[in-house]
Amino acid sequence: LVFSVEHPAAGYRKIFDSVEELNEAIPAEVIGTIPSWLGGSVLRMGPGLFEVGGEPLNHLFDGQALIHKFDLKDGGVTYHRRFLRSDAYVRAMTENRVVITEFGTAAFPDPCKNVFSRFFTYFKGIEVTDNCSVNIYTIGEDFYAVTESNYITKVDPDSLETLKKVDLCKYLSVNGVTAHPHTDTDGTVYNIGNCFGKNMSLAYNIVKIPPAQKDKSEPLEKSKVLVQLPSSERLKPSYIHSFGMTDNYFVFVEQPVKINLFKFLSAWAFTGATYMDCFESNYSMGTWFHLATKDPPDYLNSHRFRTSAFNIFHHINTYEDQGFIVVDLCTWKGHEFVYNYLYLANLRQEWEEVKKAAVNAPQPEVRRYVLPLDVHRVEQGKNLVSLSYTTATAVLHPDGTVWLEPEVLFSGPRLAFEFPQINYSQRSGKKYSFAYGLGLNHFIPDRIVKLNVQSKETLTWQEDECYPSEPMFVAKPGIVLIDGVLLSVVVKPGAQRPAFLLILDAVDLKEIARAEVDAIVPVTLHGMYRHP
Ligand SMILES: CCC[C@@H](CCO)COc1cccc([C@H](O)CCN)c1
Ligand SMILES: [Fe+2]
Repeated sequence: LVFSVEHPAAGYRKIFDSVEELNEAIPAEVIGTIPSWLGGSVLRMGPGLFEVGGEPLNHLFDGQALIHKFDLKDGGVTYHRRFLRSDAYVRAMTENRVVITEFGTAAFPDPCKNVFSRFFTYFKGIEVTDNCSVNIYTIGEDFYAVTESNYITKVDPDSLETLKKVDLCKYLSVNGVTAHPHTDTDGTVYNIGNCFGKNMSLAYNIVKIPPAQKDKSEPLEKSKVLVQLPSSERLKPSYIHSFGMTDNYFVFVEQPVKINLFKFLSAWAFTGATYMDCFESNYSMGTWFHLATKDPPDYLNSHRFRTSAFNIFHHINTYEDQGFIVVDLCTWKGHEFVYNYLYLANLRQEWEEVKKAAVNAPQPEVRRYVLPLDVHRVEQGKNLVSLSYTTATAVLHPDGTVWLEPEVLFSGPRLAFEFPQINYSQRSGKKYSFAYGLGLNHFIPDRIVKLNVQSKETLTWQEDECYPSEPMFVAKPGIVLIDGVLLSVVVKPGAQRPAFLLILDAVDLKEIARAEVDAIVPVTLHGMYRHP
């Protein structure tokens, strides 16, 4: 039984309000005791400015990037935040208008330009956004704030200063990469991105960036495309948000939400076009799973896995077991783009309206898919999955495709288990038991959930009028790799100190401590924990 709370006061609207940056870190009031082994920094990215020049930014992913940092030291906590000095932000502040087109907001025409120069500006091609508001991760020893375009922004993880705008096109043939890379224990970074580029080889490129170099040279200089996966529809590649990686394989789930390249590559020829205008649903393909080997990097083009249509943003974890690949996903059933429901005007509505809008949206479901590695010398029409612990199936069809049916790990009416996290350093790519997620209630974040992916048991942390962020798992150091803690930035609008860093015991989701700050913290999307 899954119950959900009501939010009649619509306190969640506060996490979509603009805030000011801080000039220096502010102290937090600690309630409870911060574990002595927990020292380091929580770094998170999110939108922090939701209007420019009196004009609103329309979409959740348009807000100007704000970097947040909670420093934990000797049982005390401080909070700091600075706006990223992206070109998008700096030029918006300078010209007091939206200069760079964002995900769902078109640049405001330059009033100083006449109709001809404006017209030719459009033919100069869009200036891709560098509003890196989505995640922050390391490449070598450097920290980068990222979105999903070809621009990533190097930042100073202590001062939160913006250091350098980096164009990945200088190093890799990609139009962008996801904000969800995989990182090997040796620091090698793997990612995947659309490639509309050269000779119209419209595909998806899996890229590899080596770890920090002994000679201190730039790791990006040694990055390369490992393997190219074909697009199911030549001129319409799918939107990619994340991918799976095991010890020996990459898994790419190709969703029926497509980028219309005719629009995207020419889109800016008509005024007011945004990235959101370039998406369209494919109503016939369903969802395809692609497999590639890691070493040697090779696309397995005879492994043609198919299933019904769903949106996929976040892979939870992927692992190999007895000749099968187990793929755990946060899915949204159907082919309508879920991002259509993430416009700020939607998210800021009164609670009854928020609930009404979510009724027609794709429905969330945590699902386990199992891919058989041997699809050749097998019998047609028979379930190929022989793992004892899952009801997921895979059946070879006469046309050579393998039809997949999932095992549902969690499902609740308009109750998503999203922004999934695991004990990444110990369990990524390996058989595991626990996933931690942010509970979305009609798209509003209102609880933290621990899901046992073997038993399907859940534990929940929830508090009245509280709106948490993605929970971040931090392993407790020690011989016995027992669990650790979950960290989440929680907004409690009515409270005297309206935001706090929540520290939960990852075993039983009991509160260990909270560090309250006298500031509202706008919604954050993803982040990382930086060990001292
Ligand atoms: C037409 C879509 C293009 C792709 C990049 C091409 O590989 C997505 O581009 C953006 C642009 C702006 C903000 C974002 C956000 O990252 C989304 C939500 N995470 C994505
Ligand atoms: Fe994400």
